Amino acid sequence: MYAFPSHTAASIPTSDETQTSDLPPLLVLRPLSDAWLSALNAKFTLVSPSSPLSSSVHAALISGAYNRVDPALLDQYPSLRCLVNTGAGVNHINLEECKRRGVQVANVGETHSKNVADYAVGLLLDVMRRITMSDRYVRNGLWVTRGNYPLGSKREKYHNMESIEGSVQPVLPLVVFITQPSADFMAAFSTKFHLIPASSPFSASACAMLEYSGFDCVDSALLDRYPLLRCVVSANAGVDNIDLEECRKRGILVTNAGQVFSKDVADYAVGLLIDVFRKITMSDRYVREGLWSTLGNYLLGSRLGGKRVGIVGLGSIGSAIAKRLEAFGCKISYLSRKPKPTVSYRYIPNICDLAAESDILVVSCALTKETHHIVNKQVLQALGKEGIIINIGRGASIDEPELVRCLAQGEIKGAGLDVFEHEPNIPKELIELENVVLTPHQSVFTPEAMAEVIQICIANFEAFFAGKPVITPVVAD
Ligand SMILES: O=CC(=O)O
Repeated sequence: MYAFPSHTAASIPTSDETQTSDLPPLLVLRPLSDAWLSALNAKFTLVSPSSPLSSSVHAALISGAYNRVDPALLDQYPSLRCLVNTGAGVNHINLEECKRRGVQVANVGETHSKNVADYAVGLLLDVMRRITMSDRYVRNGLWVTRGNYPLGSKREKYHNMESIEGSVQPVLPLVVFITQPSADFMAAFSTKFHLIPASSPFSASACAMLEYSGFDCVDSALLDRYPLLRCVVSANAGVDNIDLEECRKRGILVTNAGQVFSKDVADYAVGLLIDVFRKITMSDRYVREGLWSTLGNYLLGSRLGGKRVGIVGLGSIGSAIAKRLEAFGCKISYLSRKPKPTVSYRYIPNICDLAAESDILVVSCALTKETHHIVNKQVLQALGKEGIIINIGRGASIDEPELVRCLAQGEIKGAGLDVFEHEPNIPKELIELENVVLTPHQSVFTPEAMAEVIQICIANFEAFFAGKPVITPVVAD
């Protein structure tokens, strides 16, 4: 633990000037923050290196950031018998020399271990899932101009549609799509189905549709154009873009990606959460802007262990998030339609109560009429000034203008957002805020999940065309 630079100017005001205390003297070789000063002043008479007393003091507080303990330093303080290091690492201390001179050395033991482990997991997720990189992508306005962040298969386009359409066997079942799938999708489908765009003259005779993007609006107007349609296979987990009731009325089966994305989305949610909590992306900016050397260490983030996490929606994603955060020592509560008898987490049926009982609120519910703006002004106020919100579900589950206002006015502390109300457009005020990490709806994007979702979609179409039960049906409530 290092002192903040802002505290260092006046930071070795020691109490040795008063000379009246019975408290044992402690040599302070490092600048101290106010918190350190008040804790130490209560127990010791603090002695500065410039004090005449310093050469007769037996104990000293040192820090790897400021003090190299070598023979020269030990010669300066010949009475020293004990050195207490403010960090865990003692690579700056010549332990052999201390031993030879009878100077005991102590460090902070395992005090930092969990925090460092949390941070390491945060960094790992950040790098593996490119959280900080994609926050830059969003802040630079590239989501709007270039589309999805280039994470792999989903962004690639199939450039040779015409030749595929021409070369595929006519006997293959016809599947229409609105948004063109990735090259991987096209390649995997090409031997099994005849994939055609909505603009194809044959599209009206398709009885199956691939809904690839998650944003194609499958409503009655669109369905009217495909009178023979009996099956819509979505490559997404969320199907808020599909009018399920209308599909039910028309006898159209709907399938989604099932639980293919759940673990990757849960990893991402934890990555975002640690990122915001431990300020990883913010401090990456700090380092890149050259501020570390001019302004000193960055502001502290908070410890994750013991924090209360409220999960809105304990489906397969929410459950996977809860399981991961349990391992960090978080206390989990949740809101869902009904309590889940299989989990021991606390069920809080009212969202304002859940927010009031949480340090971090994670939104992982499906977007429905009931969950539209489920996180509103009252909920954000209940979460409070120290509260953090993470959203990996759908943007419209949060009242976005209200969220922006609360963040800007310090009514909540921070947010990690992978989804937005009007993607890819993000309010300018949000982009300008420091206390947020913004990524372009990519929590599902891993090459592994992309490969699995292709197989799920194929299996659903095969089952449908064979007249068998589909694999991952979506049922309207
Ligand atoms: O957001 C992604 C999905 O619903 O699959």
